Amino acid sequence: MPTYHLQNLTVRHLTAPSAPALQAINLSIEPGEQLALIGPSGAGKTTLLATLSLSHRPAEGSFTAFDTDPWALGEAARHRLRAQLFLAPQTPPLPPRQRVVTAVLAARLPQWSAWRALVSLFKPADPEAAWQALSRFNLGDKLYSRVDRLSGGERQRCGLARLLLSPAKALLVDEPLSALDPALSELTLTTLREEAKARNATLICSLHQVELALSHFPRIVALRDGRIEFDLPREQVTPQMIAALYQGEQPAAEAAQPYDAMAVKPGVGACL
Ligand SMILES: Nc1ncnc2c1ncn2[C@@H]1O[C@H](COP(=O)(O)OP(=O)(O)OP(=O)(O)O)[C@@H](O)[C@H]1O
Repeated sequence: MPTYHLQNLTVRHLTAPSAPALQAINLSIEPGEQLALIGPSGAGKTTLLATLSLSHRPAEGSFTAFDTDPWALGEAARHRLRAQLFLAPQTPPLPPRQRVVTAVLAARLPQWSAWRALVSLFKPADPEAAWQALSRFNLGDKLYSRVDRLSGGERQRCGLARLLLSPAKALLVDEPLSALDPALSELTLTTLREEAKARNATLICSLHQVELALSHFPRIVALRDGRIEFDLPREQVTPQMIAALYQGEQPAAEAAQPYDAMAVKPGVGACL
């Protein structure tokens, strides 16, 4: 049973219905797969992640998550299905006045009774679990800080710590490195991959850093103008493909050989 199966999918934003944000998308993703979404700004990466997290209803085509058409379900059943998916947006919507511990533990809200959730607002239910999740992103010392005292990168990692506490089987991560330095970028991708592997969850991560995408992810899905430009194992991705993908956006890549992913030196912020 694939985690996702998309056939000929079109997605439109309500505010721009005449220009589809995604068109003719065909994608099948198996449990435990780890893939990177790449492509220039406006290519449709965020829209695809939002569609996979059931935030956007496709306009055309077929879409299943865990072998189920979510949009054929009632609201309550779709909500239960959503609990198996976790979207970490680029800017996590964390309440500014909340303590980090409370914000991180909010990932467990769907599993808790209303009473337990309410009590946890005043006395965090499991601070040890929150601390462990934060520590994996080098953020254990911020457990009791207020969210609005965190830097952009700390806030981003706080959002990812939530992901570690959610029970989701599909981890959807939108540009997790935009506010991180090179060492933290490596740590973040390694942690996400280890977590996905440990729970056999599917990991789908959009990245602007092509080199990091190639060095960390076995499958690369490239989007441009709302369409899939290529969907390949990283060993088959060539610099020419990357240059064509970013044509008009980025300087062309020089080398002519396919990437040897293991030889690629990670470089943050360095889109090819
Ligand atoms: N809320 C919205 N309303 C209307 N159009 C939107 C909306 N959000 C995105 N779009 C459009 O949909 C297309 C895809 O945008 P999307 O944000 O998915 O791209 P992206 O690849 O994630 O870009 P970036 O790398 O800059 O984050 C773009 O043409 C964008 O202008």
